[in-house]
Amino acid sequence: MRHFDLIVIGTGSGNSIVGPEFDDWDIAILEKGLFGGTCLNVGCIPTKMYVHPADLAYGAQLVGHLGVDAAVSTVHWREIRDRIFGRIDAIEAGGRDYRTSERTPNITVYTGTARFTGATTIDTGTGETITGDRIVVAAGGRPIIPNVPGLSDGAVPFHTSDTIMRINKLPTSLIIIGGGYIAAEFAHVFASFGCKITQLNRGASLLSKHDSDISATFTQLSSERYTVALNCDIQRVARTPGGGVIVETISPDGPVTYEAAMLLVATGRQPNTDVLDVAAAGLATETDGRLVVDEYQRTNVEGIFALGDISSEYALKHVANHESRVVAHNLKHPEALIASDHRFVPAAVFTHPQIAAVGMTEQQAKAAGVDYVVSRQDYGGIAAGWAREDTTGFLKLLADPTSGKLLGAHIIGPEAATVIQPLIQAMSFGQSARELARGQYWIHPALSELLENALLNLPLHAEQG
Ligand SMILES: Cc1cc2nc3c(=O)[nH]c(=O)nc-3n(C[C@H](O)[C@H](O)[C@H](O)COP(=O)(O)OP(=O)(O)OC[C@H]3O[C@@H](n4cnc5c(N)ncnc54)[C@H](O)[C@@H]3O)c2cc1C
Ligand SMILES: NC(=O)c1ccc[n+]([C@@H]2O[C@H](COP(=O)([O-])OP(=O)(O)OC[C@H]3O[C@@H](n4cnc5c(N)ncnc54)[C@H](O)[C@@H]3O)[C@@H](O)[C@H]2O)c1
Repeated sequence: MRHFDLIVIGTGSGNSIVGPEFDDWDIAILEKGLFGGTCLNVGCIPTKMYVHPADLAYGAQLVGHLGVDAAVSTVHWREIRDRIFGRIDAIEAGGRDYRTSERTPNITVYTGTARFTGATTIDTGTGETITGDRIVVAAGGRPIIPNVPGLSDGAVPFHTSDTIMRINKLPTSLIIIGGGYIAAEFAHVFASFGCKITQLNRGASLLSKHDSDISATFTQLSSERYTVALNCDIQRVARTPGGGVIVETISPDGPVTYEAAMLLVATGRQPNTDVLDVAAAGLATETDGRLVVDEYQRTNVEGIFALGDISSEYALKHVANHESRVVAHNLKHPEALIASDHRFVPAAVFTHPQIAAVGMTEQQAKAAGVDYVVSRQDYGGIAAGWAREDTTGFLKLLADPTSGKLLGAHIIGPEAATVIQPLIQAMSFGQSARELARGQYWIHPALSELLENALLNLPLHAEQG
């Protein structure tokens, strides 16, 4: 049985652990699918490469009120798809080639579905079992398929985020089940490209984990743009004779059936711990199946670390990358461990309007009994918002009224994911609202004035005001 200094399972953020400082370690990298993992191949990057042309196409439909008549005549789906995956597939192949080539002679790649057979032994899925002094579990997650007749039994063809970006032809209509990030982003892409969208969500609002004001605004705007069914219980999915799909639901008003040419299931993701048989290694899991880790990314089993979606409560690439840097350091410096920093984890939803958030929502602040004040600045109240005639976007800030430190920031509107960054920085470095607002210039008349105004409008206690 071959023995390694280090085994890494998964080539998403796990792959970036192995830099030149590990050149003198004998390392096995185990990957069952595409090199580079979810973000590169089926996640962040291709979705955002679709979102950009979608933003342009939808934007063209929205400029009439600015005095410009514009129209999108044709969306060349195949050309967009092939441009996106022409780039991504080459990066995937390059990454695999690098790890299997003579340029990384200390690395052995096993292409198979790995599973633990003991605390230090792994069946690589290639017919070979290996052992390691240290193991990093970075095997991510996969889409959850609800236990609904027609879906879970495989009777009806449907897509998940893993497959829908590679389809050959833009469907005329699409039912999306789910109300989270993936549903929001694909609804925007396909609606912008002219596809009739029906979104079916179990809960009472879309993006319900966001601040309730953001979630309510987004739910309202989406409902004006395409069909959104809320409090919707999916009963059964079936094929239509024409090759489409019907979804039978129970709504608060009774049974409703929806029909479309294609179906996308976007009802959350689950960690891959079951496939890996982590119990065989004695690894502890949370109730949702994620691996339990401490602040140093160590599992309960000596020598086994975990990172990213398989262990993190934040299924976000910037978190997985941060944790992989922590694991890389801790593997090399067991005498001087560093901890992951999860204090202020931001996230953005690249939909329309764009949404970005960091820190506490108002509902979380209330539940935690935290003393807070709120300020809200509409895009429509700053010059850059006048230029856009924006009527729906806003920033909502939560701050500690005594210290002036920011507790949370929530934006819905143009370029939210970029506009929010100074607030993330202020929270991370402990700057107060006052310091941030008045310790620097704000370019006039840029979208960042949204922040300046909201910061100055916080009803802080006198000494902070
Ligand atoms: C559609 C979509 C859009 C997203 N957009 C964003 C975004 O805009 N911004 C953002 O921050 N995050 C986004 N995310 C989330 C982000 O992609 C993930 O948080 C991130 O990729 C997780 O990285 P990871 O290294 O933990 O896991 P992954 O990248 O999933 O890597 C895990 C790897 O392990 C392999 N593997 C699994 N099981 C085994 C096994 N048994 N044996 C061998 N190999 C195995 C898998 O094949 C995979 O390659 C998106 C996710 C999706 C699905
Ligand atoms: N821009 C980004 O950063 C980005 C983009 C995409 C995905 N992601 C990550 O991937 C994760 C997974 O995304 P997701 O959208 O699949 O999950 P999610 O947890 O964000 O949302 C799942 C949604 O599906 C709904 N749902 C669950 N079961 C249902 C059912 N049976 N019928 C109807 N609705 C049902 C839930 O109410 C919820 O609205 C996200 O939490 C996020 O961390 C991030």
